[in-house]
Amino acid sequence: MSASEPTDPALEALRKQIDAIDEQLVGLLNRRADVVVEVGKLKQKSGGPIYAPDREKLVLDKVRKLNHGPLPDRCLEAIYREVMSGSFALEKPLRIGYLGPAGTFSHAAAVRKFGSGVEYVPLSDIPSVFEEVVRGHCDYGMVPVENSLHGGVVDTLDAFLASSAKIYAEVKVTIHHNLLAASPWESIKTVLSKPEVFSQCRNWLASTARDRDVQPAASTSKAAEIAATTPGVAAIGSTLAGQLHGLRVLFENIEDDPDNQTRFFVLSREGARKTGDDKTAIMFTTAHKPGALAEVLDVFKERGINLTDIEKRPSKKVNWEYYFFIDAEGHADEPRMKQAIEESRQHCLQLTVLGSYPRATEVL
Ligand SMILES: O=C(O)C(=O)C[C@]1(C(=O)O)C=C[C@H](O)C=C1
Repeated sequence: MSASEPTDPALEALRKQIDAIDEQLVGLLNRRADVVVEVGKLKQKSGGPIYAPDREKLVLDKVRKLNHGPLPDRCLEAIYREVMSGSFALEKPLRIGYLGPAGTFSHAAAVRKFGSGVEYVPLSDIPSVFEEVVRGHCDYGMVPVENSLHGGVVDTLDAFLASSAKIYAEVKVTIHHNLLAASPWESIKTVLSKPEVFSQCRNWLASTARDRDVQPAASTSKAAEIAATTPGVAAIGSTLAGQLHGLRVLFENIEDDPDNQTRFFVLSREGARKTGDDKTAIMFTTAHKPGALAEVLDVFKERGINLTDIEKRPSKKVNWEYYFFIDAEGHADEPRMKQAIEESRQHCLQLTVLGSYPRATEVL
């Protein structure tokens, strides 16, 4: 329809209604923002945390309860995430460190969690994310902890051994891989990505990219950067990496398992408050005697505390000595969990509570 053509009067009338509602929405959002500014002033005085995962969870739960459609919960949640991102910008600009370079899945997870009202800081490796949070150069950090197909991320588990950073929130993200390129598929001779990504896209590579040269890159972002500047090269990576490097998505969602998820931790210098639906991460080494691990696990079993994850890593100090990581349902401030932690200490050489955090209820 050209600009000069008359619009359908029915459409015109509906758009007038939308304009009137938008006027109210903008007014209401700014009334909310005025209150947030006051919250920010209180927090500046009290030194309270700007990002409050307990309150975020309550706000999102409330929004879901209030929603009777037709908007899907998922859309309203995304809108509210961005509203709360605006709150950060009004209360205090936040710096979020993540495992870079720009366009990694850690970056994408951070953007989905914290929205467009904060500053993102790419860091060269996982220990640097811990370090920058502890030093206060970043307010929060985003690190991958576990993939549904590949298990624990060892660099993150190992970083806890040497850091005082606390787990503050968890984020679950569906990992979609895409073939990104600056030129058409017919001209592509080489496909670049991280080796782990190739193993997550085996079927697509075998069927569609059979005659292409598959080469490893340091990261999906690096692959996208090279694809943007080298004719005949495509990259497998996130849509965010494609956007950042001006690439087109030639093939979408090429992963073997469409439900491939990665769990990330938000790191902080302090602990998160109780919401009633929390998890607690604990790291420990047991005494070198038979049944020591079973004794710790029994402490949780006897109290009816469910464990959602267990991982082990070599202590790197003594051969065959391990650090165990468990995620237990509940908050470390709850009496049942407090008792379980204290009793577990008796069976451990060392035990550290890495943090209690609200359970992630949505996959972003
Ligand atoms: O209630 C707070 O503590 C706020 O900072 C406000 C607010 C919001 O916009 O609702 C902003 C950010 C959050 O982390 C949680 C809530």
